[in-house]
Amino acid sequence: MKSILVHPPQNPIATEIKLAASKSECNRALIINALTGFTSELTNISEARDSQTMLRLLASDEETADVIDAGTTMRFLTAYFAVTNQKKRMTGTPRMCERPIGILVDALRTLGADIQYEKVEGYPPLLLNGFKYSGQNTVSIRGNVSSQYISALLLIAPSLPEGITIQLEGEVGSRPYIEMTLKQMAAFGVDYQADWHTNTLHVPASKYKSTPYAIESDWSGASYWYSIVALAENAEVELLGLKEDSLQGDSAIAEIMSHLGVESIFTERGVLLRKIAPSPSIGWDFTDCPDLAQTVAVCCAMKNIPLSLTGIESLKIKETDRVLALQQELQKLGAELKEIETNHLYRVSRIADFPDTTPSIHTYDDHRMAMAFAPVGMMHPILIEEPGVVVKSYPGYWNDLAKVTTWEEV
Ligand SMILES: O=C(O)C1=C[C@@H](OP(=O)(O)O)[C@@H](O)[C@H](O)C1
Ligand SMILES: C=C(OP(=O)(O)O)C(=O)O
Repeated sequence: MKSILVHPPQNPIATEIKLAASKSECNRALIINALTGFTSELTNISEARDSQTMLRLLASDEETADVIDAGTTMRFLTAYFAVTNQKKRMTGTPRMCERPIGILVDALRTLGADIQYEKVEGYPPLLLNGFKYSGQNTVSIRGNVSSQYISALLLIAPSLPEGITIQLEGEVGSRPYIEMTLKQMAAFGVDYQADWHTNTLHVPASKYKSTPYAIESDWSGASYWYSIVALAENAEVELLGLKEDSLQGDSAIAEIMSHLGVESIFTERGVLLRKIAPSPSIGWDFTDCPDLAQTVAVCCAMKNIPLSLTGIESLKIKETDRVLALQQELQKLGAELKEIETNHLYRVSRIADFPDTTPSIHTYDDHRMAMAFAPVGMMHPILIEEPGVVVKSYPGYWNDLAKVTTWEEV
C-alpha cells in the first residue's frame, strides 16, 4: 500500500469506536507479569506491534531480541533481561539504533549489569552478558531525556536484593508515564515512595503478586478522534473503554480539546465527544504529554487557531525528529511550526491558504505523523504516504476511520 487518500465525509458523523488498548500500560503489565512467572491474567492485551513484539520477545529463547521501532520494548526489556541474568543482543531498526540508551545502560551497570555496545557508545545494538549485584542500590539519572529509562529501572526494582533509590536530576519529562509505572506496580502488590519535591523515587525489594489486570484503551489513540470531531463540520463520536480517572497522562487531550472545539462527556462506556465553540488561541506545555503534540499542532493549523508549544524537545529523539517532520509537513497545508526561543518555545500558525492540489504527507516511519495528519481529510482530501506505519500503536486505525468517511488506496 503506497498511500491512502482520505476524502471529506459526505454525511454528519455519528458513531462509536472501540479503541485499541494502550501499548504503554500493556508493556508495563507484560514485564510485571514476566516477573511474576507469567501467572497473572492480563485482559485487553494490546494489538499494537510494540506490545506484540514485547510478548514475542519475552517468550523467545533466541539470543537476538529485535524490538523493531518500539522504544518501551527496547528500554524495558534491556532492564528485564539484564537483571534476570539473560545473555541477549538487543537491537532494532536503524532509527532505534539512533535513539539514545546510555543513561539506562549506565544505571544498570551501576547496579551490576555487564552490558557492552556493539557499535556506537550510548546506542543500540547492546550486548547483555549477565548480572552480578554490585551492592549499590542508589542511582542518579537525568530526568529530561526519556522517562522510559526510569520506568525500566522501576519495573525491575522489586527484584533487586535491596530495591532501588532513584534520584532524578534536572527537569523531569513525561512524568505521568513514571506515575503510570508506579501505579501499575502498586496494582501488583508492590510498595513505593515517590517524593516529587526532591524527585526521589524508592522501591523496596519485594515480589509482585499475581493479579488479574485489565488494560485500558489508549488515550493517545483517542487524540486522533478528538481531532476528527474538531475538524469535521458535524460530528459526535463515542470512544469506548476510556476512563476519566486514567493512568495515562495523554487523557490531557480532553482538556486541550475543550479549547479546540470538542467537549468530553464521560459515560459508563467511555467518553462522548461533541462539538462546542473553540477558543481564539491556545498555549500548551507538552512536557507531560509529548505524544499529543503532533495531533494538536495539525488540528490548530487546520482550525486556524494560533498555538504556542513548549516542552517538545524530546520529540527530536522519538520515531523520527518530530519537530522537523512537523515543520516540513505543516508547510504542505499552508501552515508553519516556528521556533521562537531556541529549544523552548514554538508556534504553529497559518501562513497561506490550504493548497488547491491535494497535499501528500510524508510519514517518516512514524505512526503519529500518519494518524495526526489523516484528520485533515475531514476538511480537504489528503494523501497519507506509507499508511502501514500505524501498526506500531493502532493497527485498526484505517478500519476505524472507514466508519466516518471514505478513503482509498492509491
Ligand atoms: O513510557 C511510555 O510508555 C512512554 C513514554 C514516553 O516516552 P518518553 O519518556 O521518552 O518521553 C512516550 O513518548 C512514549 O510513547 C511511551
Ligand atoms: C514515542 C513513542 O513510542 P516509543 O518511544 O515507545 O517508541 C510513541 O508511541 O509516540
